[in-house]
Amino acid sequence: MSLAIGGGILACANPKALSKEHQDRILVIGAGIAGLAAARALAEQGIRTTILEGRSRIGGRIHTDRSLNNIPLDLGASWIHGIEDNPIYELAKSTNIRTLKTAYTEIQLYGNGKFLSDQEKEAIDQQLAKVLRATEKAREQRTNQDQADISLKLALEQVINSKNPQFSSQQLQELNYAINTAIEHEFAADAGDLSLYHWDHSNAVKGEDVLFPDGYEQIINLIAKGLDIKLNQIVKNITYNNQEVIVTTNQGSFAADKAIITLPLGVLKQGNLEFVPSLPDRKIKAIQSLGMGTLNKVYLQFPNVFWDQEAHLLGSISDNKGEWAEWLNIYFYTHQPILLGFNAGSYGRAIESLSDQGIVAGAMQTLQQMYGSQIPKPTGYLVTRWQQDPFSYGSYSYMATGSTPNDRQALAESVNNRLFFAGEATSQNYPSTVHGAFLSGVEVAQKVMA
Ligand SMILES: Cc1cc2nc3c(=O)[nH]c(=O)nc-3n(C[C@H](O)[C@H](O)[C@H](O)COP(=O)(O)OP(=O)(O)OC[C@H]3O[C@@H](n4cnc5c(N)ncnc54)[C@H](O)[C@@H]3O)c2cc1C
Repeated sequence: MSLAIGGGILACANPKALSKEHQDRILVIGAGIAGLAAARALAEQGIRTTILEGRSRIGGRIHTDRSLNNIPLDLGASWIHGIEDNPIYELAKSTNIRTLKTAYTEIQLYGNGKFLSDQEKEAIDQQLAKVLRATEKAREQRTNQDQADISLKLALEQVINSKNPQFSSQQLQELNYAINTAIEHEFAADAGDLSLYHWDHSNAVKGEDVLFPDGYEQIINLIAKGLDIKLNQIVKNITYNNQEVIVTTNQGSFAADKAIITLPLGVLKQGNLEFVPSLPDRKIKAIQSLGMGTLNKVYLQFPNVFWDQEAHLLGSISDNKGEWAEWLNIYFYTHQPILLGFNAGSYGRAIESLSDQGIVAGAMQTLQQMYGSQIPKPTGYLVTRWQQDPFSYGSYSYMATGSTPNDRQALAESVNNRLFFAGEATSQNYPSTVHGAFLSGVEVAQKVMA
C-alpha cells in the first residue's frame, strides 16, 4: 500500500466507487488522525465526505501548542513508535518533515541520592527483563490451566514475592521505577488495571522511535489539506435505519448514507452520546471491557539548562512509585531550556484535580531532589488534563483485566452497513498509537467503499 499523500493513501487499493447519488453522503465523526485518514482516503477516490469535529481545532489527541514563546510543544502524541514501514514516518519522509531519534538508553537517572552509572542502569533493565520473563511463564501456566485473567500487578507481585533471596528495599524501588516507566507509562495504566493475559497484545513496529522537533501537527495539516471539516459540531445523537444515518450535533442535523465514527473510547464509555437504536450488545460490552488510560504531560520552561544537555531522558527513582519518574529533555531536540514530565495511570489522573501551581510545585520538588534546591524557577509551563477533556476522557486505550483482543474487533465492527468505526482503540495490531489510528482510518474507508 502506498502511504505517501502524493501517491494516494489508497493508491494500491481497488475500491468499488460508491454510486453517484451517494458520493457526498459520507459523514466522518472526529477530525483526529483516524477520521482525517478515512476522509482523505475517500476523497482520493473522488468521494466527497464531511467531517464533523466537536473541538474548535483538528488533530484530536495530536495537538501542538505554541503558547510558550511560539515553541512547538506536543500536548498529545510525541513519537512515531518504530519507523520501519510506518505510514506516519513514510508521510514525514516524503514531505521532508524533520524527525529526531530518541534513544531510551541515553538517560540521566537519579536514585538513592546520586546519579546512576551505566552499569547500574543496565542492572535495573536486566532485573525488569528477568521478572517479566518469569511473569511470562506464569501467564503460560495459567493459560494452560484455563484460569481466569488476573491483573499484571498481581502476577508481578507473585513473581517478586517468590524470589529467593528476597529483593532489598532499594531493588524493589528500582524495579517499581522500571515497571512504571517501561510499562505503566507506555500503556497509560497502573499494572493493577492491566490484563495479565493481554496487556502487551499489540504488534511493535520495528526501528527507532523518532519525534517531531517542529510539532506533530505538521502530519495532521498534511492529511487535512483540502478536506471539508466542520468544527464546533459536538455530536449528541446518531440515529440510523436501513436507509440513512442522521447525526445531530449542538448546531443541527446532518443526513448521510453512512457514518464513520472515530470517537475516542473514553467518549464512548461516557455515554453522553445517544445511538438510536442502541449499539449491539457485543459492541457495548467491548466499550465497557477495554480500558481508557491516562498519560499526562507537564512542560516546564527554565531560564537556562541545569541538567545533562546531551541526555535524551531524565529519570527519578522516587520513594512514591509512579510520581514524576520520567522526563524528556526538550533541549536536546529544540535547544530550548524545557523539560517535559510524564505521569500515567492513577497518579496521572490524581494530579488533574490539583491547581496548575500545585502540579508545577510537585514537579519542582522532584527536580530539586535531583539537581539541588538552587535550580531556577520555571518561567513558563504547560499542563495537560486528558482525563477531564470532554473530547477524549483519557489518553489512549489499554487491555484492562478481563478484556480480550476480541473486544477491539467488536469495537471495529460495522453496524448494519451504516455505521463504521475507526480510531486507535479499534486497531488490533497497533492500538494506542498514531499509526494504529491512521491505519484504522484507511481500512475503514476501504470497508465503506467495498
Ligand atoms: C498524552 C498523550 C501522549 C501520546 N503519545 C503518543 C506517542 O508518542 N505516539 C503515538 O503513536 N501515540 C501517542 N498517543 C496516542 C495517540 O495520540 C492516539 O492514539 C491518536 O492520536 C488517536 O487518534 P484518533 O483519531 O483515534 O482519536 P482522536 O485524535 O481523539 O480523534 C477523535 C476526534 O473526535 C472528536 N470528538 C470527540 N467527541 C466528539 C463529539 N461528541 N462530537 C464530535 N467530535 C468529537 C475529538 O475532538 C477528536 O478530534 C498519545 C496520546 C496522548 C493523549
